[in-house]
Amino acid sequence: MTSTPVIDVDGLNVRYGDFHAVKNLSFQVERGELYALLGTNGAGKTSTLETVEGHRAATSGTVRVFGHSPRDRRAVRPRMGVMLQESGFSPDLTVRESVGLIGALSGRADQVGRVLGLVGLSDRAGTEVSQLSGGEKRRLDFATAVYGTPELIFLDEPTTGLDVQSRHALWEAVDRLREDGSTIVLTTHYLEEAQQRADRIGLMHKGVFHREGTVAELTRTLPAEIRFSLAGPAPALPLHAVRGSDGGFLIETFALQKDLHTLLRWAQDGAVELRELQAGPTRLDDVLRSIGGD
Ligand SMILES: Nc1ncnc2c1ncn2[C@@H]1O[C@H](COP(=O)(O)OP(=O)(O)OP(=O)(O)O)[C@@H](O)[C@H]1O
Repeated sequence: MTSTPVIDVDGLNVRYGDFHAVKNLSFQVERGELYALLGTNGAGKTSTLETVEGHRAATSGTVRVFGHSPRDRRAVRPRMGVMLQESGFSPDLTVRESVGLIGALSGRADQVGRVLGLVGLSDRAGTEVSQLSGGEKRRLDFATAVYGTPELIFLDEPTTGLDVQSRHALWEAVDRLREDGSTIVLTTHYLEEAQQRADRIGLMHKGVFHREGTVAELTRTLPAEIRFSLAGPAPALPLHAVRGSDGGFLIETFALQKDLHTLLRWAQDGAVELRELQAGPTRLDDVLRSIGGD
């Protein structure tokens, strides 16, 4: 039995007057997935998400969330949590009052204390929103999305403005939500976060998917990299390498294991010291950079 996708977008077009921002886009997000919508600036990510969240009408095409139109607020809203880039809380309410208000509006059952604990704001419960730091406000935005553990959660640039510790705590909270079965849709400009966590990625550029698939599918289209520098004179390298301006070497390869083995054996045989040796698959940044110039 195949289950209905949580999100089903078919031939979505979004136009702003003459400008065609999203062009015939189709994708699905399955239950329990973490799907990342990434792309270049102005690619159409926000326009797509706003349409899926029900905040914007599609110019044409079909969008279904839990099998309903996202504009059908009563059917969709209680099952969906949205973390916007800016939630706009009333500055004179306390954190506890703000989360309580969110809870009442969400139509989901939860306990304010539990949510404050989840987003790391328990010790700020009595503080007015106007007194919060940027990172604390961001965690309050996160609380809006996760109150009542919705089945579907949209996280728009969730870690922007967070320090390393808070970032880590947020991803731990996301992991717990996923264990509870939530489906997550993420946008971020921190590509390594998506690379580590996304099940699938839609990589947008100029209104279309440049690529869509798992991280492995996206990165395997570009060569892996081996980087190193040499401590002193060495025999001729066994592989073609490019010399960087910093004096380091770069080998690009579609046969990482084999070429790394060749290089290490050459170094071993010639007693050559490979300094700052790094080897790994292409990063998503490289994939994005490869389309940015189109
Ligand atoms: N209300 C609007 N009126 C006219 N053009 C718009 C409007 N909103 C967005 N656009 C244009 O549509 C294109 C897609 O915008 P969108 O905000 O969806 O992209 P994005 O991928 O979210 O970009 P970014 O990563 O820079 O936030 C951009 O060229 C933008 O200038």
